[in-house]
Amino acid sequence: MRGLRTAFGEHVVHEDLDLDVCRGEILAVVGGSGSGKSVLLNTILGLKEPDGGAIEVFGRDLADEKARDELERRAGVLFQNGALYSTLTVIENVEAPFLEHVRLPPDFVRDLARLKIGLVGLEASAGDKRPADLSGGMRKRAGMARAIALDPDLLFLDEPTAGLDPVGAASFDTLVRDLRDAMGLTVFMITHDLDTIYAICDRVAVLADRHVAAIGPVAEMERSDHPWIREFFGGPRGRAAREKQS
Ligand SMILES: Nc1ncnc2c1ncn2[C@@H]1O[C@H](COP(=O)(O)OP(=O)(O)OP(=O)(O)O)[C@@H](O)[C@H]1O
Repeated sequence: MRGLRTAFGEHVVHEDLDLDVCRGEILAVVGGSGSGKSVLLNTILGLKEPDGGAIEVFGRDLADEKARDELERRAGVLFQNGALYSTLTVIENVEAPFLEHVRLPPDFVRDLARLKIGLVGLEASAGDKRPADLSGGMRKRAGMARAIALDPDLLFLDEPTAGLDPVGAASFDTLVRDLRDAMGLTVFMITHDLDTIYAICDRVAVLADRHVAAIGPVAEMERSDHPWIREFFGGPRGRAAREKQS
């Protein structure tokens, strides 16, 4: 992203925002409430038009329709609530991207969907259940199976551990890292979760003052003198997360 500007009428959310995401990394995007994390994600995904600047993905400018099509094909998204179709079973949810984007025989699609359900650590029997019949953690995994259905290069995660208990959150972190390693994913993750940041993120981008106020490994954030960054990483939760990892 270069010089990105987004606004709602007079209200400017991002101004002169530059951000690079490196291939293969897990990048955490953090920032206070209202700092524009969701608007940034929605802008990258094409759900909101930028008001200025440029976003390039896979070497193409997203202003180009072909680039948007390519992003849709090569990126998976896990929204905060999982965004699963409630009337479909889990396996039907995982099959949905195949039906939308590729033409393959139904039996083959089913086999691929089963494979993805296994990859995210769900029992095969979960495939026949509807989202409402799963626990929160299982629903996130089902959403993840759908997000990786088409073997994406880029994975967007919106608060993946929100609403999970600490054990469930830690095992979801491990899943994200294992999938990144196994599938060579690049992960763009909005999160507030300091445990996740310390456990699996390669770099952190801090949204503040309408732009990326700092970006780098978590150790660099600990040395920052930006007030919000100091409070976030230097507070009791930050210290506890750091101690857990050491
Ligand atoms: N559809 C909209 N219309 C008008 N303003 C909006 C709209 N969506 C977001 N905003 C504003 O844009 C700013 C950034 O919102 P955003 O949801 O991206 O913040 P966030 O960093 O994701 O916050 P949180 O951590 O609380 O989810 C906020 O001031 C919000 O009020």
